[in-house]
Amino acid sequence: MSLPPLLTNLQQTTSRLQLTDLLLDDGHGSLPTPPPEPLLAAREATVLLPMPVHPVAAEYARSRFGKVLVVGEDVDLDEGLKLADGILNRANALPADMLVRAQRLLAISVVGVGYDSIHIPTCIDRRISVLNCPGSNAHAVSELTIALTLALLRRVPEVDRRLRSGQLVRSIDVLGRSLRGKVVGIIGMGATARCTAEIFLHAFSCSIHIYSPTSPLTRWTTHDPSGALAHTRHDTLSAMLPHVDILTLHCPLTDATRRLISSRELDTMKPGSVLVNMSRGAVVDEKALYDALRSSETLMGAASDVFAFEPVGRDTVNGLLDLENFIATPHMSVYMH
Ligand SMILES: O=CC(=O)O
Repeated sequence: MSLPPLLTNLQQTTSRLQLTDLLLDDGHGSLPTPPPEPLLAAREATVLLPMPVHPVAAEYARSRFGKVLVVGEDVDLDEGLKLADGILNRANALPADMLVRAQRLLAISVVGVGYDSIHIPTCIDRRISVLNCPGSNAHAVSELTIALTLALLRRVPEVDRRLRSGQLVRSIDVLGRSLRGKVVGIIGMGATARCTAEIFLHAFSCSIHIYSPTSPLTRWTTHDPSGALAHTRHDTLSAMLPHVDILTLHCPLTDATRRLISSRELDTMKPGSVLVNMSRGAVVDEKALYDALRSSETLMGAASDVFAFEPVGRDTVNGLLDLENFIATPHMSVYMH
């Protein structure tokens, strides 16, 4: 029986938790060569899930590990950290003080891609393996990117809100912009960036421009099995930004990308352009974004699935939720049926 799409990254994650090889070298140095044998067989491992997951996903994890403990259902966090041999983590914060309490911990496997919420230097000191699943949610994230781009360009949430509040809205008052043939700037060169680029290129005849401060690739290979993907790669963000109608963010959060988009960058964007952030909230200066959206001199609108403080709420987003030309979603891009 094939697993529902919701579970594919969990499946990938659980099978990787049996491995001890370390995939992570984040500039902090890498772990010593791992031993050839798994440190612990999955069937003997106690695995902690820091937050409740879909019941089918929990069941799947239970079929793979000796014991699965869900925080809030089976244990509290303190107890769970003491017992865990492994953690299946989504984006939960695992700071140093939490990791040192997890004395048995051998591996953290990220159910997804980004591992910025985990304190990597402590993992290196404590020889805890950290693994992620690159590409596991590329389709899910790229589909929401397209949905948010179209919603911004055609002003869908704004019009819907006006109608619900009883206003008479004439189509001539809410003219949107077409996506077809536009210039798309993508920050990032990973699987999600590529998948998103393919849809913009093949479905909407957009031209694709790329900038990545973190990727070792110089350009996407034309030998990729999914076919050639015509694109222009820029060496600097400032060379790309003035050309783009749509800017989408798919890079990891690192020292090189924190606040990559701030007022200086936003000021150089084209009038009428839109920004979609699917990477991490801290890649964009939210206050600068608020100012740019209020002035409307450059950006027509922006959407974000990720925020500097999550879970997202009215008090945590520097006023963004008060703006008509801003769309928020609650870090939901990675899951769909
Ligand atoms: O945000 C989701 C992920 O990094 O997988």
